[in-house]
Amino acid sequence: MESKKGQTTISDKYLRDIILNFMIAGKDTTANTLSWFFYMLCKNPLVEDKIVQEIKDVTCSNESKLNNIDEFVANLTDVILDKMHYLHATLTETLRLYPVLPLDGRTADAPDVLPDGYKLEKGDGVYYLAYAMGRMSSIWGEDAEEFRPERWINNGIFQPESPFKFVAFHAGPRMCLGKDFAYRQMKIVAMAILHFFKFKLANGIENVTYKVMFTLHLDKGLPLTAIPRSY
Ligand code: HEM
Repeated sequence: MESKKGQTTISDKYLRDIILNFMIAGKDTTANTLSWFFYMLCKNPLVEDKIVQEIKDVTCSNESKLNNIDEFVANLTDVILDKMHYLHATLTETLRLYPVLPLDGRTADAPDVLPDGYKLEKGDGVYYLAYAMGRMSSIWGEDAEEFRPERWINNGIFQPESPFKFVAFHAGPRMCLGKDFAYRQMKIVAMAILHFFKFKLANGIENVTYKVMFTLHLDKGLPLTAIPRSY
């Protein structure tokens, strides 16, 4: 298959690389973030209650829809997703504490000087630790280590931060291209699952931790017990 856009021919290899890029960039990132999100909800049941209430308020769901997950998901329009401010804040708070790319960086293309005067030679690597930055009180205040989605909400509306402060999606011209898509995907999955089930950590599990990899995986996964909701 060869596609044409204007005068440019896009080769099969180019198309393949773009699709692969989206699959690699888009799968583990959202899947791991959702795992940390459900872990945080198990640890913070009041946050879960607030999201479940927001889902009911925003979707105006009634009992007749409760047994039909397909119908529920089919009704999740962009307008509805955009109204889920508290869920958006909770996903963002999850990424602040558990950024799926915990370490990222760049290589200097040419000699340069950083804003603090530090000199770089061509080929020098510059790295930042999103995991550490998300937990620094000098950036987020004294409660930096607390999971508190409310820090992102003002008058019920989600308030974004500068991408140079909230660095989970990187910042600048090469920041994540799939950010909006990722939120949309994670919100749909979270809403569909939370509307029908509540979760608790499986028996014998109290805490989970991460495995040091390129992405922030949960070590040994997240054993959960799912309980159907009854309204
Ligand atoms: C929670 C979800 C996600 C997070 C936290 C995330 C984070 C990031 C980060 C930190 C980068 C910069 C990597 C680097 O160049 O050093 C990046 C790049 C990128 N992301 Fe995401 N990502 C997520 C989901 C997605 C999804 C769902 C897609 C696509 C479907 C996607 C597509 C991309 C692409 C294409 C780039 C490369 C952009 C460029 O180099 O110009 N991401 N992402």
